[in-house]
Amino acid sequence: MKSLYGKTLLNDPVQNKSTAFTREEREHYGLQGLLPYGVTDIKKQQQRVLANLRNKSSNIEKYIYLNDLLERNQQLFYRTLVDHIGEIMPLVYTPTVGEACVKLSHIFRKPQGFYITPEDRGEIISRLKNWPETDVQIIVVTDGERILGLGDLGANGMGIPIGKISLYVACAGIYPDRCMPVMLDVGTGNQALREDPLYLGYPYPRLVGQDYLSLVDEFVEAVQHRYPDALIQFEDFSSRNAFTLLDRYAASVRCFNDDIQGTAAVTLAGIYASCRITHKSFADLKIMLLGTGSAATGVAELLLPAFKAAGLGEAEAHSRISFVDRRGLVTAAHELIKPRICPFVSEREAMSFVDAITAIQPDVLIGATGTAGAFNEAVIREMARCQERPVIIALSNPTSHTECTAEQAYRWSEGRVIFASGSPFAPVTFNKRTHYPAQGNNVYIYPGIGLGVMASRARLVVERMFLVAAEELANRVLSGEIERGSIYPDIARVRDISQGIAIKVCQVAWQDSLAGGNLPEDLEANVQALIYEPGY
Ligand SMILES: NC(=O)C1=CN([C@@H]2O[C@H](COP(=O)(O)OP(=O)(O)OC[C@H]3O[C@@H](n4cnc5c(N)ncnc54)[C@H](OP(=O)(O)O)[C@@H]3O)[C@@H](O)[C@H]2O)C=CC1
Ligand SMILES: CC(=O)C(=O)O
Ligand SMILES: [Mg+2]
Repeated sequence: MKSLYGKTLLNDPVQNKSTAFTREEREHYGLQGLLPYGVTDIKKQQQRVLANLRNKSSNIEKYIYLNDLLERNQQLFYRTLVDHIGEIMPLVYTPTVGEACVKLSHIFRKPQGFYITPEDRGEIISRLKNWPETDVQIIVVTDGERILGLGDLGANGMGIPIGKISLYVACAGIYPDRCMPVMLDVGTGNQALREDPLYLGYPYPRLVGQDYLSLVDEFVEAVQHRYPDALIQFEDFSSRNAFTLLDRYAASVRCFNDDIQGTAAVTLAGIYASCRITHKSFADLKIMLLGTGSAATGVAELLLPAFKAAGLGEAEAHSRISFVDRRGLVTAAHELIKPRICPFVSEREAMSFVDAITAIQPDVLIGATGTAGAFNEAVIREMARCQERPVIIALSNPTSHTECTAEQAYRWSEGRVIFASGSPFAPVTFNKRTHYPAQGNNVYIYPGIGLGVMASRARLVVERMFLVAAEELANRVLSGEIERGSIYPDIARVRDISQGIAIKVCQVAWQDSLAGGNLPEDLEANVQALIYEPGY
């Protein structure tokens, strides 16, 4: 690391320790006079951060404060995030990051991440050289078209890769300088944004078709040239582009789509864990999905190999999965069924969502719609009539777009539901009993996948990595958590869990001949050696 002195050192977020510089360091680095007398350690600095944070009157103020801290003192930011992940994750990630994205051009302070626009066409390789880091291993890229359940937020969607990267660091221990958030700012279909005088993105309609694909191709090629070890994580693309890009690159480029594959794995893990509460066999389950977009389709496509591994044949596995869209149960009577949904079309007659629950009696109901209220009282009551312990996973983010609230799910099921949601809900007391909703979010999966790919230098990211990640996550739910009805582990243990997932990913990479060389026998030590522990 470059030796910095005086004000330059204090202004460098990576090396700055602020009041934690010792007397000797203050003398050595020319800091005397530039800091108050008191020398405090990182624990005391954290106390100050937490007190200031808790004093802020709104979540968006807290987001801005934390972002400023990241830009001022990276070690302190990450130490505080790691030590208080349960409290701080909702402020740097869903739900607050949703509000931050909506307002990003208005609350903009300091540029973060890397922006590419159509004006960079033909020059992306040379533009990437402007990024100061030479050993980037993880790239999270979005084009801002489907930001959580909030729709097209254009370049304001940069908040998502930034949030995802901070959780790569906190939840898997990847070194911050190895991570890069990227915005492919190809315009926006959001006219209100384009007309907002403070909007900072490329203020034109979105690139589409070949113009769009060729720009993404150029980006992917440029990454492989400049950062040959990097894993590309596609995030919050519209469903159409998400699948097109995954189909285009997955067989030849080290990449995955978090909304399709990461979400599928976290959902499968929750379903596995729910069997420990209901005492049902996974192979016997019937699963219903509301929504036919990236997340729901990804879940169905990962359930298939999971069912097959549990002993079901192809046709039987398909028959356990049903889709519901705005028109009701997806049957052959529907017009314009998306190609990936076709294999799951029900042979039953057309019927409404609630009637489909009555007819099929699903054990598990999953929502991936981005639509608040999609699980209404009739839906939840019917699930609770059909099942003693219905499992309901309302994946949609942020909280304002979740299919139902935790309180609604417990109330309408008379406290019998096993509930998880994409954004966190506080415990709910109903009929004098406290229920503990879990958070079903791909944050339990993608950091471990990225760490495992890094540790194994896997050439490709394959389906089996998500299957083993789901199994590992499900196995990490403690019996005490199962007893209180939680299907995901306490987020405080996510760092350890990500390392467990990474080891399993290394094993798959090795078994499938994808590893970039020989892997040491001690995979745990191999993964451990990569871990960043924030501090001075
Ligand atoms: N918890 C987690 O880890 C994750 C959560 N998510 C969340 O899941 C949600 C969906 O994401 P994604 O699949 O990528 O988005 P998509 O836009 O790809 O899909 C949304 C789907 O929901 C359908 N839909 C919307 N409203 C309704 C409704 N009232 N009834 C039936 N179907 C409806 C849409 O149908 P139509 O085409 O007709 O509009 C579309 O098929 C988002 O809110 C996102 O934040 C996503 C990834 C991870
Ligand atoms: C969590 C996530 O990736 C999403 O809501 O899109
Ligand atoms: Mg996402």
